[in-house]
Parts: sequence; structure tokens; C-alpha cells
Amino acid sequence: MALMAGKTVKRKANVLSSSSRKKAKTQQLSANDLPWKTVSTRQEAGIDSEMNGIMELEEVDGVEVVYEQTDNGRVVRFNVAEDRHEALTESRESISDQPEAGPSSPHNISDDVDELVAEEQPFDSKSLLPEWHEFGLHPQLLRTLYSQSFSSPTPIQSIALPIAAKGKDVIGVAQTGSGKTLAYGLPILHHLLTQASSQTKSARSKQKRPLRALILAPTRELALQVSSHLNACLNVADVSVFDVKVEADEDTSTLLADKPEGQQPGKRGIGKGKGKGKGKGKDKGNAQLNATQATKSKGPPLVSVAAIVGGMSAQKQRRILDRGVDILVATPGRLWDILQEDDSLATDIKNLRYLVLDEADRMIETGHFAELDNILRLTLKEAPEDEIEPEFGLDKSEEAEEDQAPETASGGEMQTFVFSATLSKDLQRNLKRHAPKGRKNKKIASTLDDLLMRLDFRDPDPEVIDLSPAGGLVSTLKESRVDCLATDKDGYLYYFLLRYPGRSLVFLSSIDGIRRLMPLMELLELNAFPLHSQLEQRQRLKNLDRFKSTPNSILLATDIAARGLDISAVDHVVHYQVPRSADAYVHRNGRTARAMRSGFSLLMCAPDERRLVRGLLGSLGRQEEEIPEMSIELHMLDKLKARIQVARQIDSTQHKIKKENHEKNWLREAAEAMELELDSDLDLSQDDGDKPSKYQKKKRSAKSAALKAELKQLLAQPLIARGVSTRYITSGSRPIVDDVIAGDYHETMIGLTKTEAGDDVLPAKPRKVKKKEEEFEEWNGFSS
Ligand SMILES: Nc1ncnc2c1ncn2[C@@H]1O[C@H](COP(=O)(O)OP(=O)(O)OP(=O)(O)O)[C@@H](O)[C@H]1O
Repeated sequence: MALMAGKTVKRKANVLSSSSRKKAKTQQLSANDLPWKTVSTRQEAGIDSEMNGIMELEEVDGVEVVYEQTDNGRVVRFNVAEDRHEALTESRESISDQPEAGPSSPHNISDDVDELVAEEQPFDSKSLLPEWHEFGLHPQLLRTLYSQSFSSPTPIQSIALPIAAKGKDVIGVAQTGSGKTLAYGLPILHHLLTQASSQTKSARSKQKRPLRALILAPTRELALQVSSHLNACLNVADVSVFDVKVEADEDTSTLLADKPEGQQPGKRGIGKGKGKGKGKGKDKGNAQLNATQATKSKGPPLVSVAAIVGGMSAQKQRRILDRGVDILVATPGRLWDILQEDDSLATDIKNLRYLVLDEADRMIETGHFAELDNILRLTLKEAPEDEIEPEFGLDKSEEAEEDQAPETASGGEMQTFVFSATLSKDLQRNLKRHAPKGRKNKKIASTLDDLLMRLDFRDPDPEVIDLSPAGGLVSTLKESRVDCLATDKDGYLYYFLLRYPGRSLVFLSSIDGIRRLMPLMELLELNAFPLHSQLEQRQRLKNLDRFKSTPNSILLATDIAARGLDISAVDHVVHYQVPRSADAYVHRNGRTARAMRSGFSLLMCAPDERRLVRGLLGSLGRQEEEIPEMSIELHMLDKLKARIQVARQIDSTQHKIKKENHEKNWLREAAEAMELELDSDLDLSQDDGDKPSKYQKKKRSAKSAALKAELKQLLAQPLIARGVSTRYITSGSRPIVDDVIAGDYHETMIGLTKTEAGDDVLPAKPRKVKKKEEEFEEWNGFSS
């Protein structure tokens, strides 16, 4: 029998046959102690890579499952034959120092090659990546940057890297999509890789890895993405498999030159071509590295990264932690849950080398404020006079262990990085000014400012890098708006989605709104996927993945998707409802126009939302008029409204039928469970004045079928713009012949030219000169 971890249980042929069971002595083990193995699963359009090994299936062989009746009820036991157990224990010991297999295993270095040679193969950054050369990053990181075609650092990276390398704390503010993850990730990876490279493999595998870096992120998706991004940096391991001409680089230690700890990548005199030699001497212009090719060998990784987030198997996450990871990316809620039962992790956090708050300003909005506060307390530097007890105590022996930790925060070495696209100037100033005195305050922090003031910067003068653009928006983003009644938003949205096909991320402020809109989208045959916090985590990731892999698709999301998510090629962001704060507007827009690509955002504004829009833009130092209106083909819009009306009717009829069925079933099931006969006046199958009769139900079903047929017909009808003759394409007030010849005709809206949304924006109205007193509208947003 094979047991599978996670929700699925897969059964295989009995490994422990009944005859052998009779003879063999068995031993009982807990589920956690069984030697789980990862099951290789189909790589679904990147899902696995996003899950960082946490949602993989695991299996175990040769285990008998028995159920025992105890005083506490029925419990499950796992019997393993003793001789088998010994073998399993041995094999388990041999893997215990390795991270979980699968995507979370960052990389491997071939055993048969001198490990130090493999790990430190130099990289000719001077000629291959001249703009990265001065940073002297670990060769492994340089290879990754090269493989990902990141030919130069982004502005935030080029400023943050040398500062972080000096051991300074950094508060980094830069526009959305500007590469902040690597701005803090590269210094951490560089430091840990350099340290790990100086240890021998056996030294590394003997001891459990102490946690070195903790990265806190506000949403599960973002945490998984960060961990995936960092893992991707570790995945290019063996230089010899690359089509690159590798030459010895004599000077790869610049990044660490000023570093207090002085760790430098060892210059081990590895000369040209000291790998396996594949692809040597190829033209560097053709040298596109293939990271997947590189993950061939076995053995523990130099640096491991794992994600700990809610909605996934806590048991497996604990196991990963037990084995030890170098970098942990976590959401505060799940981390705090685990911390409450795991004092050794709490000790690790006290001894961190790096603490990162990614999107710190969002974390207080997610309901994990208290958890975050508690976690941050653990990172405070302990001085005898102001020792702070975390919510749960650590016993003395652990504190003693802490003294022996190799690199401890109490030694003052923890570096703190706080990054976001929106940290107000006031907050930046306060953070910089703030000395560690905030930590004496034992009360739970209540605002973002309070919380950040709790950060115990070891650096008396943390560096603030503020590269945020004026108004918080990216220069490659084109904004627009449409003013309409709230009830007309569905029609405008449908028009927009058909008129400008592509990948559109539609933000709504409530889950109910998404639940209402989803069936409409489905009835209108649009590729839409929902994303909100009440979906199961597996479903959330699946929907995100489908959106990523479907070029013409729609993601209907709440603000859980507003921060940090890096989905390449989101063409449009639509604010179906006006965001609640200026920060949310900036971050939502930031899901498009990333990494210098162009992007488009549409703000749908109902009359009662105009005040909100004015306030929101006001706090960004802007005016409502600055966002230009979208030009709309009203004739086409009317045709679409007819479709929407029928779709709504279908939805409402189906909803009624579903509700009745649900009530009826509920009543029947309850009666059956109690072995009662349902009274005729309660039996919904009987006719009753208030309750729908069989005839009424039949009528309703017939109506639904008729409406569906009507919608089908409407959807099949071509959408033709006013003045267009489809019979004579050279005539009519709007001849379409030129567009047809040029291939610029719109595929679904006949008569309209295929354009980008940004091309159909009307000129912005001139900026109003405001009276003084109008200028300061209360707004709890960006500049607050
Ligand atoms: N040096 C670089 N050159 C090119 N692309 C880069 C570089 N560094 C990062 N990127 C890419 O840019 C994209 C955005 O990076 P990232 O997600 O770190 O942005 P961010 O600033 O954290 O955005 P947000 O504020 O929305 O969280 C990613 O796809 C990343 O791989």
C-alpha cells in the first residue's frame, strides 16, 4: 500500500503482503515519521513551479494502515515491518539533510565533479554582463541573470545592491514592477551562496541549516512568487551545461569588498573551461542559457528557499522546516501558527541574518497585524534592561543554544530590508529617524507607522532609497476612465473585453461582486477566472495559473491580487469598482506595465464614486480631469447590453431553481437523517400556494431553456458597427475594405479597426486651477 500525503490517497499493490505481515515483526510510527517520497506529477502550465514543492503529492511504500478503537475514538496507526523500518530509516537519514524534492529543491551539484569547482565556476561577467560586473555577484547568480536575459540591473537594484553589501539596512521605495524582489533578494542570495561555497559539502550536510533570512509577504500568492523567484536564481548550477564561453574572472568580489564580514567568493584559480566542456567557445550572442537543463545533479543545495503559507499542508511545511532551510518566505498568519508550536523556529528567528518586509504597508490590511507584530518582537535585539518576552516563552536551554549560534542577531548583525512601491514620505522619514526605542513599547502596534517603528534596525542610519515616480504611477502606463451608472458597468466591461482582447485583470472591491459577475462572464462565453480569499488555496493557484497561461483571458479579483503579483503580459487592468485608497490604485495598476513594458488601466466610475476618485487622485497630487475618457462605440454597446440582459435573466432563473432545489434537498435530508416522514405541507414536491408547483417549476425550466436559446442566437449574430455594409465592403458610410486588406479589421466587431486600448483614449481635459480651500480633501491614502 502506498500512502499519499495531501488530500489525495492513492493505493498501490500491497507491498506488505498478508503472508509477510504474519511473519514480520512490525513497528508503529506516526504519520510524520514515515519516509515520504515525492511523487512526480504532471507539470501543469507552471503550477508546480509556483507551489514550491508544498502542494506536491508524497507517497510512502510498505506501510500497513490499521484503525484502532481507543478511549478517544477510532485512531489510525501505521505499521511498518521492523526490518523494512531499518532500511527506511537508513534511507531517510540519507535524505534528511536535503530539502523536499521537486521545484523547491533549488539545484544540485554533480557528485562526481569537485564540488567546489562546480559551485564556483567563474563567470565572465566583464564581457557577458558588463553592467552587472561591478557588483561582483556570486557566479551562480550571474549565470541566472544571464540566463534570464537581465542584461542590466534596474535602478532600484543598482542603488540597493552596494548599500546592502555594506551591511546597511535599506528602506526601498520604487515603482511597481521595477525589480524590488531581486533588489533585496540578490544581496541575501549572494551572501548565503558565498558562505555556503566556503563550506565543504559534508560540513553542510552534517548540520541542520539554521534559518538565515525571513521574508514576510502579505499574501500567499506573493509569498509563493517570491520564493519561486529566488529559487529560480539558484537553479542554474552547473556551468558546464551552458552554451557560454566561460573565462576566469579575476574580480568577482566587489560586492563584498566593503562588507564588514569580509566574505569573498574564493578565488580558487578555476581556469577557462574547467567544467564538462559542453558548448565551449560559442558566441556569447547566441548564448541563451537553459536553466532547466542545469538542474541535473543530486546532493543538497547550497542555499535552500521555502515558502510557508496558509491554505496548504501545514504538516508538510513543518517537515520542511524540521529539515532546515536558509531562506523562508512566509505570510504572517501561517508562520505565527507554526511558531506557536515550534520554539526552535522562534529561536532561529531571533538569530536571523536578514529580515525583509515586502509590501509592508499591505500587511496591516490583511488581518494579520497582530501576528506580524508578534513575529517582529522575536527579531528585537535583546538588551538586558529591555528584554521583551514574546507571547510564548523560550526556555533557558534554547537561549543557551542561541548563544552558540554561528551568526546571531543579538550580535547586532541582522540586516533589515523594507520594500514597497508605496511608503509615504513621512513614514520613510520617521523610519530613518527612529532609534530602537520603539521596542520598549509592549503594546500591540495599531497602525502601519507603529508597526514599522517596531522594526529593530540594527543600523543607526538605515538608508532610504526612494525612486517612486511623481503620482506613484509608472511612465509606461496609460490610464483612462469611463463614467457610467453602476448598473451599466457590466455592459461597459463586456464592451471593453470584446473590443480589446488580451489578458485583463478586473478588480472588484467585494467577493459578492465577483460571485455575481462570474456566471455572467461564463454565459457570455468569456474566459474568466475568479480569485478571492474565500476560494480554496489550490483553486486560487489554479485560477492564477490558468490566467497566466491563457492569452485571451480575464481574472476577476479582489485586492488580494493587487500587490506584488508578477504576471507577465497583463495587457489591461480594469477597476470595476473604484479602489478604496490611492495605494490600492497604484498597486492595482502595477499589475500591468511591468519591467518597462507598456500597459493600460481603465477606471469605471459611477456617479456616487466620483468623490472617492477625486480624493484618491488628490492624495496623489493629481486631478480627476487628468485621467482621460475612453472613446466608446455606443451603437455597439447597445447591442451588447441586449446580450447582457438575457444573460442576467438566465442567471436569475437558474439561481431561483438552484435555491429551491437546495431548500428541498436540505429539508428532505434533515428528515431522512431523523428518520421522520415529511409532513405534506412541508414537502416541497407537493403543490402549495406559496411554494412553486411542479407546473411552475416546469415553466421555469422551460423559460430558462428558451432564454438560453435566445442568448445562443444573440451570441451567434455578428456585431456590426453602424454604417457598415457587410454585403458590399467597399460601400456604406463606413467601408471596411481597407481594414480587411490591411488585416486591421476587428474579428468580433465588424466595422471597427483593431486597435490597442491606449489608442482609443480621448485627450485629457485641461487641469483645473483650484481654489485654495478645495485643495485639502481628507484622504487616508498615499500621502497620509
Ligand atoms: N534586472 C532586471 N532586468 C530585467 N527584468 C528584471 C530585472 N529584475 C527583475 N526583473 C523582472 O521584472 C519583473 C518585476 O519584478 P518584481 O516582481 O521584483 O517587481 P516589484 O518592483 O517587486 O513589483 P511590485 O511593486 O509590483 O511588487 C519580474 O518579472 C522580474 O523577473
